[in-house]
Amino acid sequence: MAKQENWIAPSILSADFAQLGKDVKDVIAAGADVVHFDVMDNHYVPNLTIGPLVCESLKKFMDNEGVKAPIDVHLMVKPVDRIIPDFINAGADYVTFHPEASEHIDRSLAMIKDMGAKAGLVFNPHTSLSYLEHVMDKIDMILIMSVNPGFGGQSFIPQALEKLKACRQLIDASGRDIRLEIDGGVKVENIREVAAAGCDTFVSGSGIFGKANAGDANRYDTVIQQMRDEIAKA
Ligand SMILES: O=C(CO)[C@@H](O)[C@H](O)COP(=O)(O)O
Ligand SMILES: [Fe+2]
Repeated sequence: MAKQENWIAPSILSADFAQLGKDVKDVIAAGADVVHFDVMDNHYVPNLTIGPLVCESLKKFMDNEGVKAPIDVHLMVKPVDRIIPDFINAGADYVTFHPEASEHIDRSLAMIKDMGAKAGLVFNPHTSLSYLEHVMDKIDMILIMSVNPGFGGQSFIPQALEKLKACRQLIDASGRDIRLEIDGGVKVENIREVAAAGCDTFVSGSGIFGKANAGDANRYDTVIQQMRDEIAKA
């Protein structure tokens, strides 16, 4: 299966939560493709962020303002099953979770798919790709963490590149449309090598929101174009 269209996915963890709707509207208007929505529970990861109520509000705001972009919910939550339906009812288009956070991975994937959303697994730097072995036919996305989950603004862990290459091979061999996403420390400076390793969905929080002043849509425009130029060189 050929690599899918490249998607830039700003992580709203680095947005200004006091003006989340505006930041999302600006960053999508500036050329981003998907909203990466990080959910942390102060249990699976040592940080606490936002839940389904915020997802629902954001989705309503986006619909009212004509902002068309999928919401990609990255669940860093354990246990995961209880909260999955709430996010899909709140408008999530993609739901990804960490296999260590589910007692029954196949069941969690089925819950997501049965409710009509796209499903994916997330791999921490230490997590083996062997979790993919019996579920390749059930997933729509693989998310490779290039930092340990829990915080924005961390440095990219280069070993993630080897994992991306291995996943690209698995996806190509499967013949299925599976997105390959990277998350953590992605910036203009390193996005080219990430693309060369086979990635097609690029999460960036501090690399986009941190670089631009919140509310200055032109700066989002600049950094997203620079990222696309680098990806094109891969
Ligand atoms: O899931 C996470 C962190 O756990 C990410 O989505 C980060 O929010 C990405 O932020 P940057 O590393 O790009 O600043
Ligand atoms: Fe994330």
